[in-house]
Amino acid sequence: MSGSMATAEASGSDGKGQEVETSVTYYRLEEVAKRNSLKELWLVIHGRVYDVTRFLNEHPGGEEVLLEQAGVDASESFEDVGHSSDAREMLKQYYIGDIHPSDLKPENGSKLLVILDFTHHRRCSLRFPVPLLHIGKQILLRRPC
Ligand code: HEM
Repeated sequence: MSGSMATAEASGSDGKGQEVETSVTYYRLEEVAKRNSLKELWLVIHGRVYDVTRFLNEHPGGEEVLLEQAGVDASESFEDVGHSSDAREMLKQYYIGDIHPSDLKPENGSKLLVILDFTHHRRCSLRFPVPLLHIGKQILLRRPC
């Protein structure tokens, strides 16, 4: 096994109250990055690795968009499209493992930054119409009735 791959054992419940052993394969980002062609195409969505090679021809959005995200983190583009719950359900078929914890980027942290950024923009856009309102008022007042 190459040094960039690892497996970990985890126990979970099978829904019937029985403990089952499940094993997770961890991939490093550099390992995923190598699978970036039509021959072998992996991508990452929310810390999970998907082998979408056999899905390329079937993707309703076309193979071009998948090729653009080949070997990289496609979480943002996947969400931007607003994929249906059916599409999310389909992901399971292509799941092969998780991104190694040391390669994970803090998704919640980036969400917080987006919120902070949004508040910043809102404050700016609220400041903008005030002079406009003032000019409008001046024009209205100047017009003889
Ligand atoms: C394994 C990963 C993916 C699966 C299972 C998947 C599945 C689907 C499905 C089922 C649809 C039909 C519409 C829907 O049900 O939402 C779709 C449409 C689409 N997908 Fe994906 N997709 C994946 C990854 C991506 C990625 C990474 C992109 C990158 C941009 C993408 C872009 C699109 C686009 C542009 C459409 C067309 C949307 C439209 O026509 O309105 N998909 N995908």
